[in-house]
Amino acid sequence: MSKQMEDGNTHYDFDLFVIGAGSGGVRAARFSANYGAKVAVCELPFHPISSEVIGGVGGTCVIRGCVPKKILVYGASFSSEFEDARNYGWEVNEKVNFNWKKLLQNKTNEIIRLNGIYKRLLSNAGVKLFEGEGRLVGPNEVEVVQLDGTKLSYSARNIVIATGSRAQRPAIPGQELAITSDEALSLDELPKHVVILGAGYIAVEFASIWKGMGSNVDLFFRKELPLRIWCGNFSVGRELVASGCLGGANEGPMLVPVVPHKAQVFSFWRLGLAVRGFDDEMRAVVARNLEARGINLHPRTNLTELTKVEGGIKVVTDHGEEIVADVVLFATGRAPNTKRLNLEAVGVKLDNTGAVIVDEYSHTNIPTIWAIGDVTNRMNLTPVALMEGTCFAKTVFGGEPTKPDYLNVPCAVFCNPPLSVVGLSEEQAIEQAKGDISVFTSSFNPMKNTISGRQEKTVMKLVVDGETDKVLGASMCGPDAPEIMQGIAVGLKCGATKAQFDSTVGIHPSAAEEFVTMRTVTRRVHAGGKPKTNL
Ligand SMILES: Cc1cc2nc3c(=O)[nH]c(=O)nc-3n(C[C@H](O)[C@H](O)[C@H](O)COP(=O)(O)OP(=O)(O)OC[C@H]3O[C@@H](n4cnc5c(N)ncnc54)[C@H](O)[C@@H]3O)c2cc1C
Ligand SMILES: NC(=O)c1ccc[n+]([C@@H]2O[C@H](COP(=O)([O-])OP(=O)(O)OC[C@H]3O[C@@H](n4cnc5c(N)ncnc54)[C@H](O)[C@@H]3O)[C@@H](O)[C@H]2O)c1
Repeated sequence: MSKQMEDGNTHYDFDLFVIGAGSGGVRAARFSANYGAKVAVCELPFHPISSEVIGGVGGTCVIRGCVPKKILVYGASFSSEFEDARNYGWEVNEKVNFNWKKLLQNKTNEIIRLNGIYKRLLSNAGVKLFEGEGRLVGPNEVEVVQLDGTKLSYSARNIVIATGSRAQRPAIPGQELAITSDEALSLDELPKHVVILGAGYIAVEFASIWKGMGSNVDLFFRKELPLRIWCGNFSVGRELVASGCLGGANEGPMLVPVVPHKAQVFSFWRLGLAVRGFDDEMRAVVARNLEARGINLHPRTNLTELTKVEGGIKVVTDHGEEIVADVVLFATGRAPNTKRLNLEAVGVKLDNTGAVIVDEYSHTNIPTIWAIGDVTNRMNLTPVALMEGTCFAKTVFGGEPTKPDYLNVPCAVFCNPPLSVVGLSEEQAIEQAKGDISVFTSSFNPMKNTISGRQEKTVMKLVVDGETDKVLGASMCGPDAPEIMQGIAVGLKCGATKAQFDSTVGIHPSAAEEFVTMRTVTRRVHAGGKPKTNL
């Protein structure tokens, strides 16, 4: 091993070695190199067609979930466009066919193109890319195991763990017959009948994708409504301060035990972090829309067994129901990818979910080791991993210590129609408020639906602090919700008041203008009160 970089009396091969070239890892590597650091990153060999790590093809795996998923979302959205187009005068006389293989091929080509761009960005920044599985050997040493088994060893002044997360499977008999989102992105055939277990982001998004493409979809989940209010796992300093689901969360114990301990949750709030949950009201809207679009919802139902039968996979539910499907998707959460990194040998601390515990600067308990993205199980979204990578580079190589800011991070569930939110949910606002909360809601038939005849209301909601008039949270379920919410997020980030929303001139005619024209308060809720619904 050569040691070239100088650090006191020690020389290192690199200033920074990043394990994992996903969203967070690529950002940390590239930005650190732009600050003048000598950087290397290692990534598992990747097969862009299967989206799985099978080796042989090579290349970085920087686009694992979001982009291929969104391409399928676009693909599925055309079916309702065709339906809606009829009352706009389009006469579709011939049968419209959907070619799954063509979409899959085009999606793969796009992923290959994007991977090429990311690779070029890295090499243009001077980052050395290694292909192989990385693991820690010491606080300043990384080993890369290549496809043929040969091992490379490098020293680095700093190491970033950015290995992401992997899908979890519930331990039920026949679980190996089910697929996860990894395979769902690249199935050889479009399934005729799919059973999905779970009701988080992935379950709800894939239910919409497959339904849009013409499959029969059954969605099974444990609680009353899809999606969760709030769930997370928060480390502050080096201590885990809160873990689990907050106040009446719908899903019960998941990967982490439920600890709805107010003192812990409030210490988390005091430190300025905020994780957005989904209001019960908006979850009910999503359930209603999924059902209206033809997805069979099975609330309060779990799967107990899968067996291979002629014609597919038989699933048995805890109500004794039996369904045969050709594909069963487990969308039951993801766990941090820490098992094969040899972290114990170095003493990097993990929490009870296997996530790397970090402080507000993404620093682990080992001075030379940092961790960003899903592997820390903070807020598992691509833009958050990017933010954490950027802050790491600024802190360590830019001479500007910078904490990621988790306040008002917007997010979207790309079901059809999509749900998008920013800031606090009504439930969270009530938990935090000192005084009253004013809730403004609007439920309307979007203009496009009036002609197309589609019976599907767009729902919008603003949660406002009664004392300061600050808008604390916004939600929307309806066409273009994510596109609209990004702009609303800027408003919340700037601390906009309801009066400022009201004084903003709308764009007419648009659905978005409703956010600046909701004048009549729907309800006032006292601090510690109960959220309600009028929808
Ligand atoms: C199906 C799906 C859809 C999603 N859709 C969205 C979305 O629409 N919007 C959104 O914001 N988020 C979405 N997410 C979440 C998002 O993908 C993650 O939050 C984000 O990718 C986290 O970035 P990361 O860098 O931590 O991990 P990743 O992007 O997963 O990158 C980790 C990388 O580390 C590599 N790796 C693992 N172990 C090793 C090792 N030992 N050595 C070398 N390399 C290793 C992996 O191969 C991988 O490339 C989605 C996730 C999934 C699964
Ligand atoms: N649009 C987006 O931004 C987007 C899209 C996809 C994924 N993601 C990220 O990826 C993460 C993982 O997605 P996900 O949908 O797998 O997880 P999730 O945590 O959002 O949902 C998991 C679902 O599985 C259920 N579940 C868990 N264990 C179960 C069990 N043993 N039996 C039955 N049901 C069980 C839960 O109750 C929940 O409904 C998300 O939390 C999110 O951070 C984001």
